Amino acid sequence: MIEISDKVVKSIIVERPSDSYKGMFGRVLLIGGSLNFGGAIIMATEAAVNSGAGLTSVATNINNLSSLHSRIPEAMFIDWQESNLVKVIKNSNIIAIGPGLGLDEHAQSLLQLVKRTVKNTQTVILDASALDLLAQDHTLMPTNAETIIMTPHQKEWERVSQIKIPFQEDKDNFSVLKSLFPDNNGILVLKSNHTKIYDCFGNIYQNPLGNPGMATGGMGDTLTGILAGFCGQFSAKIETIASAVYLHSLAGDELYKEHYVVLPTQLSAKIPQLMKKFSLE
Ligand SMILES: NC(=O)C1=CN([C@@H]2O[C@H](COP(=O)(O)OP(=O)(O)OC[C@H]3O[C@@H](n4cnc5c(N)ncnc54)[C@H](O)[C@@H]3O)[C@@H](O)[C@H]2O)[C@@H](O)CC1
Ligand SMILES: Nc1ncnc2c1ncn2[C@@H]1O[C@H](COP(=O)(O)OP(=O)(O)O)[C@@H](O)[C@H]1O
Ligand SMILES: [Mg+2]
Repeated sequence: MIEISDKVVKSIIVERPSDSYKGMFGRVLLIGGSLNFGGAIIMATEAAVNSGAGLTSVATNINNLSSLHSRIPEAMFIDWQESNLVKVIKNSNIIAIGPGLGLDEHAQSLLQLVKRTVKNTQTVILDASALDLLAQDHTLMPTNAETIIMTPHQKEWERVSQIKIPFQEDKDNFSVLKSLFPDNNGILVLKSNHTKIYDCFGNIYQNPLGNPGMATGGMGDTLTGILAGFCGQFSAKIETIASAVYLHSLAGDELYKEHYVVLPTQLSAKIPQLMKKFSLE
C-alpha cells in the first residue's frame, strides 16, 4: 500500500506550456442533476472547472439551466432529453455520470447511452446514482471505455459489491474489481475518512488527509468534478486519481483549520491556488 504524499501530486501537476490552449486540457462531460438534486451536478461542475478542465459540458435537467449558468458561466449546457447528447458524449474525453442523477427510467437510459457510446479512448467516472443503478444491474457497466473510475462511498460500495460494511479485506475488493472488469480497466476510489484507491493489478493508494468537517453533502460530488478535471488534463492513471483525492482533502484540511464545517463550494474555490503551488514545486 502506498500512502499518497506531496511527491505524487508534484509529479502530476506541472506548469502549463506557454502555447497552451483549452483543447489540451480535456473535454469533460458531466451527466446528472435531476429535479431534486440539481446542486450535486452544479458542485461537480464547479469543481471540474476549478480543477482545470479545458472545456466543461453538463447534461442535466432543463430546470438547472439558469442556476448552472448563473453559478458557472464557464460550463456549457445540454438538455439531457436531447438526442444530440450522443454527439457530445462521442466528443468528450472524460464522461462523469451520477451526481444527482437519480434512479428513474431516464437515469437508467442515460447510463445505458453512455455504455453504448463510449470507446476505448475515453474515461468514464461513475459516482452516486450511477453506482446505485449499477448495483441493480451490473450489465450497465461501460466496460468499453479505456478507464472506468468508480467513486463509491461506503454504502454505495456495499450495494455494488455485496460486501458488508465495514470492509476489512482488501482482497475482497480486488476480487469484485476483477469480476466487474475482465479487461483490468477499472479503478475503485473507495471513499471514507481514509479513502483507498484500488486498481485491477493489486495496487492500493491510501489518502492520509481529510477531516470530519468534510462530512457535508456535495463533498463527493466535488471530488468527482476534481477527478474529471484532473483526468482531462493529466492522463487518467492511478497517480492522477490519487493526486485528485489528496488535493481534495488537502483543500478541506486547510479550510478546517479555521472553519468548523467545510463547504464543498469553498473547497472548490481553493483548488486553483493549490494546483499553482504544486506546479511550482
Ligand atoms: N445538493 C445535492 O443535490 C446533493 C445530492 N446528492 C445526491 O443524492 C443522491 C443520493 O446520494 P446519497 O449519498 O445522499 O444517498 P445514499 O442513500 O446513496 O447514501 C446515504 C446512505 O448511506 C449510508 N452510509 C453508510 N456509510 C456511509 C458513509 N461512509 N458515507 C455516506 N453514507 C454512508 C447513510 O447512512 C445513508 O443511509 C445521489 O444522486 C447524490 O449525488 C448528494 O450528493 C448530496 C448533495
Ligand atoms: N470524516 C471524514 N474524514 C475525511 N473525509 C471525509 C469525511 N467525511 C466525508 N469525507 C469525504 O467527503 C466525501 C463524501 O463523499 P459522498 O458521501 O459521496 O458525498 P456527497 O454524495 O454528499 O457529495 C468523500 O470524498 C469522503 O472521503
Ligand atoms: Mg456521493
